[in-house]
Amino acid sequence: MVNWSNMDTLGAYNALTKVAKVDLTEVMSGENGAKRVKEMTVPMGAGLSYNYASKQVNEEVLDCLAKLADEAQLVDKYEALYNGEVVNTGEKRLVLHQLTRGQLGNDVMADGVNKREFYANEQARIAEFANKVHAGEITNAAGEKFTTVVQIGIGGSDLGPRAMYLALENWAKKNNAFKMEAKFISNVDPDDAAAVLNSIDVAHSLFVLVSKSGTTLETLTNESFVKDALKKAGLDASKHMIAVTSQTSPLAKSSDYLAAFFMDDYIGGRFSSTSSVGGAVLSLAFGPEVFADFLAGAAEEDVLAKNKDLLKNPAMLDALIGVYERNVLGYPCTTVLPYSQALSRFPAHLQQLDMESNGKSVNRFGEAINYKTGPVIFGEPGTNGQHSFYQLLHQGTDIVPLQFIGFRNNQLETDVDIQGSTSQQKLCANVAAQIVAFACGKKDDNANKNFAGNRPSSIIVGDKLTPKALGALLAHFENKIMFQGFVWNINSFDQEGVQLGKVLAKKVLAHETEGALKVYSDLLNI
Ligand SMILES: O=P(O)(O)OC[C@H]1O[C@](O)(CO)[C@@H](O)[C@@H]1O
Repeated sequence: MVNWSNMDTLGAYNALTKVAKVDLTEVMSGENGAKRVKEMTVPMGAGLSYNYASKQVNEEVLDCLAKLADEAQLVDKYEALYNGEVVNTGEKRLVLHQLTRGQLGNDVMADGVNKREFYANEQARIAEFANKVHAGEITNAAGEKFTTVVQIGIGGSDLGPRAMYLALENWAKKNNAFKMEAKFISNVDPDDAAAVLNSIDVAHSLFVLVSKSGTTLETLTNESFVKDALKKAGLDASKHMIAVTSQTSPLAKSSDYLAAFFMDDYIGGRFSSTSSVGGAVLSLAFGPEVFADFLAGAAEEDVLAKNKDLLKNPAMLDALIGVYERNVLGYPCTTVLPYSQALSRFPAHLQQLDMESNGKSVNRFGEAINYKTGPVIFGEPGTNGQHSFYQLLHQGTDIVPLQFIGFRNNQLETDVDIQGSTSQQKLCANVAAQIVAFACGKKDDNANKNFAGNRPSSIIVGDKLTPKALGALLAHFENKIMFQGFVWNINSFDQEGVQLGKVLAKKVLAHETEGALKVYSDLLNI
């Protein structure tokens, strides 16, 4: 049995608060710095590695973190989760997204079925459907092949799948795996749907309506928007649309769709990229084999997360260093900086994944807690970010821990040598330079040009962003966020904080407003 206790009741946490702070300007300079970079690295799944040399940790801090991992029973809690304990206490649900990519423990039975079998079966159904679309066995009414897939969804039904699609688009083109172009409609802003519809040939487009609940206002509105466009083009919408939803949603039994694929209430929207939610669009765009490789990478990372040895469990290590930074060092944000254009929407996905999961002020039993929880997450690909917000990161008054991601090789393998180095080398040179600049700083008599340093970072490094590497990268962050929620004793798997705004928006649309809400409504001409 695991013991769910608040972090501030744990002896190891209290010991951690008393450890002397590590000065990166000292430990990262000279030979010692070189030794740290060589040694402070942990293998991840799919050939990636997590290097934490430039974090403010030493043996003493790591020792406290290992004790905290044990005392907070982090791996035992993970085990309870994947074996089917009701870890989502707020909604009284199991949390099973890891089972979409592998069997980690016991068979989990729920709703009268074996859940791993259910997820694998949906994946197989999607694979069969995608293969038929690619082979021209499922076509539009004129018997012509579909060339474009358009996902309609928002939040977890958009951000993860969109980020994953963009991450693999160029890789697929280079590796003969590109089957269909994918587009995404998410915002209820009519210009979003209109712009996508204007950019495609609707007669050859297959729309994937994705909503776990089947009730999300934006998604249902965009579905109507698309159906209207199909009708105006003289097309039968039901021959151009498939649904991905839960079996209990209003969409599940509708005859409006060519086919329906399922996930369930045990997979949070933001954790659904490896379920049918990501499976449909990614299998249609790149083929089921690519999606299977992506799942295999995630599964490798899930297995690593079972390791009780902190230095062999990269997600748990990353999580605990993050807790140390948030609760002991007092840093309010974390920035995600992929030096890979393919990961352009990955930070946006992590914003939801992390902040919707760990932006909580009560523990898993609904009691107020006395410590900080999830940090603010933001990010942009490098080197673009360097020319945008890095000024604040280098010299601002807040210290913002940085999560770099870098690959030795680019995806398309097209590159040029200019002034003695390729573009890829320039990209990678910038990551290395930034890590050291942030950690070590540079003294200057002119205060305006002085860099205090001591800005901690870690880097996830790989050879190339492949489907497998992407799966491992995604699962690393999912598992990190899960472990942090365990340490903070919060429920990372509900999102009550998104409800109030939705309720008030409905009142505005029904003209049931008063006071400030009424005046804002008038201001916006509703
Ligand atoms: O897939 P659905 O049910 O349409 O939900 C979309 C998104 O809305 C949210 O519930 C937040 O409003 C997210 O958690 C979810 O990813």
